[in-house]
Amino acid sequence: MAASPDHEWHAWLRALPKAELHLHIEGTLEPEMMFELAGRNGIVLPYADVQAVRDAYQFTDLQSFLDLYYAGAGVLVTEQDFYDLTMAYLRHAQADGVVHAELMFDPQTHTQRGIALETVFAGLARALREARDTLGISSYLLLSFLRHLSEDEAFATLEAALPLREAYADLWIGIGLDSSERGNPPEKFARVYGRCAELGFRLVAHAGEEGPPAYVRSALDTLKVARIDHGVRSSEDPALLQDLIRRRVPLTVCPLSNLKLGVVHHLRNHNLAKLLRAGAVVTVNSDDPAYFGGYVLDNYIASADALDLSRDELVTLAANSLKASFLPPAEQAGLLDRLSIAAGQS
Ligand code: HPA
Ligand SMILES: [Zn+2]
Repeated sequence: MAASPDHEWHAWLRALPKAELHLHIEGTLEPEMMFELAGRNGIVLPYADVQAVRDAYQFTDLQSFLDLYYAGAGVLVTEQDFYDLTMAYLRHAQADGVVHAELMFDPQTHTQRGIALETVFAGLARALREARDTLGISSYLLLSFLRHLSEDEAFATLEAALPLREAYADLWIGIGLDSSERGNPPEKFARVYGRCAELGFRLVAHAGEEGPPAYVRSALDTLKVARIDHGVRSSEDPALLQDLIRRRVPLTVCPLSNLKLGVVHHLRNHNLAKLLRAGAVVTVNSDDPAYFGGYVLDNYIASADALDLSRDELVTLAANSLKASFLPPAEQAGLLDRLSIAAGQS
């Protein structure tokens, strides 16, 4: 989109009902909240102030980000901390026109520090349920395994979480796979994903962010995921890309994340528009907005500016996000109706 001086199209874009499908709740921890939670939990941060934290966010690749991201999550201790974190994200998301969010969380990041799984679930769920009533945002949780740890540890996490499934059945509907991609291919988690499929969970996995297209193939065919998180390197394998298009497998693309982590060096070079125009089910998401400098609307706007996306393409991206969600078809249909009305209003 050409930038108009009054940014009238930003308001239009904001008003489009959209879903956010690739969001790590630990990645929404803003430096201000990091200090607030550190203060209330008696934790001393290795930074003088908020600006020093922001200054540290100079990432060269995925791992350089993950090191800070896991350290930052160390301030999350109580149920109230997880509630506050989640509520702050949901307020931001609502302001961006998000009507449904599917949040990933990393239990192992917390249980390894001695935080009870119940504390994590309880804080997240209280905010998500409250937001359903007060903000009109529906949501689901995707419990994500850390791929730099072993499959046995993923199994142990699953077993520890299963007793909580009934209490959180309205929210915890799926499983994800994140953390250091290179050297940790999807097939490392084949058995635990098989078990999760038997248990009826919806499945997603990060693949093709830094890892090769073969990892996307493995996530699809071995893990049998319904969506690929990132997946931008799929375009390096034309047969794979054709398969993704033919099977209508959504890609949850995160443009500002890709820029910050050096997956692309300029948004002008991002393949989001090419993937979309080739017929892939592309969605736009923020990944870890506190670390990557933008929430979901920022990602839409930056992509539209850099890639000259048309209004129709922006509506397609929003529609894709609703269709790629795990919402029941009737709810998707209702939201798609709302989208077509909003799209027609300028
Ligand atoms: O973009 C990501 N990739 C892998 N793991 C992650 N954990 C948080 N964000 C990411
Ligand atoms: Zn991610």
